[in-house]
Amino acid sequence: MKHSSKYTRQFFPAPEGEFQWLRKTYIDHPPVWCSVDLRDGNQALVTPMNLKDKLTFFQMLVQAGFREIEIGFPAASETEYAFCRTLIEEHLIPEDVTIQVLTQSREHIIARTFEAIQGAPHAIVHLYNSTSVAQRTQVFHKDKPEIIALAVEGAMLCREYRDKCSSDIRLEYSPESFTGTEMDFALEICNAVLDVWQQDCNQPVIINLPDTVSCAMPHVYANQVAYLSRHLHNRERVILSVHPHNDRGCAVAESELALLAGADRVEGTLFGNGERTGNADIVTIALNMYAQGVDPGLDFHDLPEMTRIYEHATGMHINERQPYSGSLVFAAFSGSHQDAIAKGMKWRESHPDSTWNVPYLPIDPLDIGRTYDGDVIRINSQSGKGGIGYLLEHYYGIKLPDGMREGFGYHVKSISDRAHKELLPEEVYRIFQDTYVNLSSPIALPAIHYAQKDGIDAIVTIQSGTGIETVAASGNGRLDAVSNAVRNALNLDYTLKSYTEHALEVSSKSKAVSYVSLQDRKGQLFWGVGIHTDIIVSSTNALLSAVNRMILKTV
Ligand SMILES: CC(=O)SCCNC(=O)CCNC(=O)[C@H](O)C(C)(C)COP(=O)(O)OP(=O)(O)OC[C@H]1O[C@@H](n2cnc3c(N)ncnc32)[C@H](O)[C@@H]1OP(=O)(O)O
Ligand SMILES: CC(C)C(=O)C(=O)O
Repeated sequence: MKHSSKYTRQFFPAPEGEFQWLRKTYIDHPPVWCSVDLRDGNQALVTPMNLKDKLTFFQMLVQAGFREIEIGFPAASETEYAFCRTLIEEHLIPEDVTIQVLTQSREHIIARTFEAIQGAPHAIVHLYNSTSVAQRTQVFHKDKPEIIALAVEGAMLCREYRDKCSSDIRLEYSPESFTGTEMDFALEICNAVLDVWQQDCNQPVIINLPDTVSCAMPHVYANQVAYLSRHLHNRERVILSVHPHNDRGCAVAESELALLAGADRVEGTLFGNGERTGNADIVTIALNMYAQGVDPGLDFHDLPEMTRIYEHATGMHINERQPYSGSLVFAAFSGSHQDAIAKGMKWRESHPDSTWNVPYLPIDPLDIGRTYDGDVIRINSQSGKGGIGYLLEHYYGIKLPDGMREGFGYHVKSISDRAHKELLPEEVYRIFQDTYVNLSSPIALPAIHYAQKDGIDAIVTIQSGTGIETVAASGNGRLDAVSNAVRNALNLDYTLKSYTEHALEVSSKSKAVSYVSLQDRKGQLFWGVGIHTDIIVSSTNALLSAVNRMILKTV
């Protein structure tokens, strides 16, 4: 790629740059949302949706709370037309939902569009024509007055057809490729259309400002919106809508800044599907608001199900990193993130009334149908003791003593590193079992008998590679007595450093889990774990595991 004079900045900043709106730091109320999934999203698919998929998608949008839905371009194809007719004839449009249809400024297309919406309780007819310098000169070969005439002719036709309709029809105009248009001209053409539509009708008109192909930074777009907002005729009777595309990866930012700058309405799609790099992702914009305590008026409580329907209907794949909806967006593989999340979750348990502020999780995954199981803490070679300990506790009720966590953490990491793969919770548990639990090799204790005198006497049968022997020893408790017997018989040099235990609920059977650490002469610690329904057996199993690990010199 060679830098050259082939490219330059081709946008038209608003002539006035007041930027008052930039003082605002958040959006305090939701806009009118309009989903254009079934039109802009659909027209960008390799295979546009069929009737059945469109119907399922429409119902999903209604359930999510969309009250304005651009259902297609009815003049484009039989499927588009049939979809519109099916919705109307089968009474599938709820009373409070308005369908929207797109048309070019060409009479036969406008006529077919109005024919398609006959009988709809409410509809928005959306007229567009291109206004940019590039389109005027290269595509339409028309000068500015001719482009205005095209818009006005279309506007007049739409008005005539609307007046003949018994349904409740509102009108929308888009100066397509708005951001490639000189701002004074964009304003002039919008006002020309408004003059036609506002003449003898008090109904609000939608002026939609598409960033058809994004070509500048988001604040430039927002200020263009602010400029038009200040100068449109009868602004109080205009619903100012935005429709950013994502060519520069800024469609969400453009929508948000445009809302600060005075826009009332956002056209976008679920997950940002749409032409080329897509439209503005409404899920992200809405959940960004939600995360700041503002009700977006849309409900994404089962986002995984929505992603499933979306992927099936569109044949598209939602990127793992897609905000809120991607499969990995709540996942923490790295140790310090996991540690902070695990501690944050614990903190939250003891502060249930606090607002959500868990490190690394912008919203509670549960709110949108995600789970803590599998979605949040995941284990690979980047993980740490905090996350690995959290996972064992969360899934298996194993509360590793602090001193044991680090060693086990490094052990799990290294296995993942060598295998070069993620480890699932059951794999981590298996490693835990294989490494620490009820180890009976090279030494086993097939029988232990106790007798109580001043302290405790233990008679221990010890099985090793060299045979079986029975030894007796006393101690100040059962574990101590068994430990003394084993240490003397095997001529080991260690001190019993720690012993802890807790109950372990495994299905309906309660078991005890015991953790023992032994310290050898050099100060090295060896951990062992015992799990058994009998707490004494659990503790001696833990001791035996630690002894075996010491003999094998595994930490
Ligand atoms: C930015 C956007 O997303 S805009 C929406 C784009 N969506 C779509 O195009 C999907 C649906 N479109 C279609 O199915 C077809 O294009 C149809 C049915 C609308 C029209 O089909 P056709 O007439 O066969 O073809 P086509 O779209 O190529 O027509 C191009 C002609 O329309 C003109 N035209 C394009 N847009 C408009 C418009 N908004 N208003 C008036 N004329 C227009 C072009 O200048 C060109 O004119 P020419 O014949 O004098 O050269
Ligand atoms: C028709 C308009 C609104 C459009 O889709 C665009 O410009 O992206």
